[in-house]
Amino acid sequence: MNKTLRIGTRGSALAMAQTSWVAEALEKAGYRTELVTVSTPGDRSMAPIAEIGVGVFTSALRDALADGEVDVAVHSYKDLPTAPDPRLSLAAVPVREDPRDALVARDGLTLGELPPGSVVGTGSPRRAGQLKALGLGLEVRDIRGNVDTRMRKVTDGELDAVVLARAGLARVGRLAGITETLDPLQMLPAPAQGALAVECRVDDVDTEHLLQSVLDDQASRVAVAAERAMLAALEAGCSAPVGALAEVVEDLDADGRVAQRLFVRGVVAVDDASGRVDLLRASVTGETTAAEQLGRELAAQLLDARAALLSGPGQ
Ligand SMILES: NCc1[nH]cc(CCC(=O)O)c1CC(=O)O
Repeated sequence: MNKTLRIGTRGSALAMAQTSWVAEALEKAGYRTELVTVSTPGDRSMAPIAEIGVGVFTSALRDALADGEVDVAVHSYKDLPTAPDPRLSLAAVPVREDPRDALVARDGLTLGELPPGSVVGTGSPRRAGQLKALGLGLEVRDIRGNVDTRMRKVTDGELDAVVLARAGLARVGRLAGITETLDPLQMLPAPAQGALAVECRVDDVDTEHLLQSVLDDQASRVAVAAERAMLAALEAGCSAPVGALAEVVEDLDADGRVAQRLFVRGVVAVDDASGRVDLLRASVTGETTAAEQLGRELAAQLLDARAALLSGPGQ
């Protein structure tokens, strides 16, 4: 194929970095590429995500792809709604960046070193819920904005710390600002955090095949499939208080032999009326070929746990 691939992207620094990375991989494999910037309502509004809705970052880009304005779209996977878009094919999930969250705090502090009453910025109910549940007496403040805007609130002294995706910081060259990479035991990342979704039109099989052969990473695809299936079964979107992490691990199979298996953990934060947060946790391990089923099993466990919590004896 010798035509130039037009790759659609949002215009933010993070989106440009992600899309350039995809374009470079395609160029290295011998394809010509061109970046096309698509402005989305999510870029133009500073309102909370919970108000402007899921899909704000991705639907304009998807429309440009479906309408033939571009041939490829690159998204942060975690920003995609869980419902599939029948016009499009998820041609590739490239090798995932480190999915963990990161703390950027004043004076090089870690989470445990922040004194009670410290103000931590995040716009994510998932991060807010897990931060409150740590019981460190942290005050969580709702913020939005790009990576640099958020980090500046710490340098300027407006906030004591912010929590951001480590992957986003890595992609825009800001890893040096991190004061602690958060252990998933304390802070489970968003489903699909650190992964990209590379889409083409569903009927464009040539592009689909080339994207898949150059960019797709099977382990990343499988892990993300489990996490997103959990999210979908919980009927929760990207701003839900839901964390998940799937990892390929060595485990024993049914015959007691060492085999590669998929270990999936999930968390749901449940606010009670008094402002306290309960965290519901569950995990499953199973075949890497049954990723989506594992995600749904995990969701079922979490839904049972939530039902038990909500119907349990009141205090
Ligand atoms: N919701 C915004 C968003 N979408 C993707 C990333 C980071 C990159 C990634 O997770 O792949 C971010 C910023 C953040 O969560 O700090």
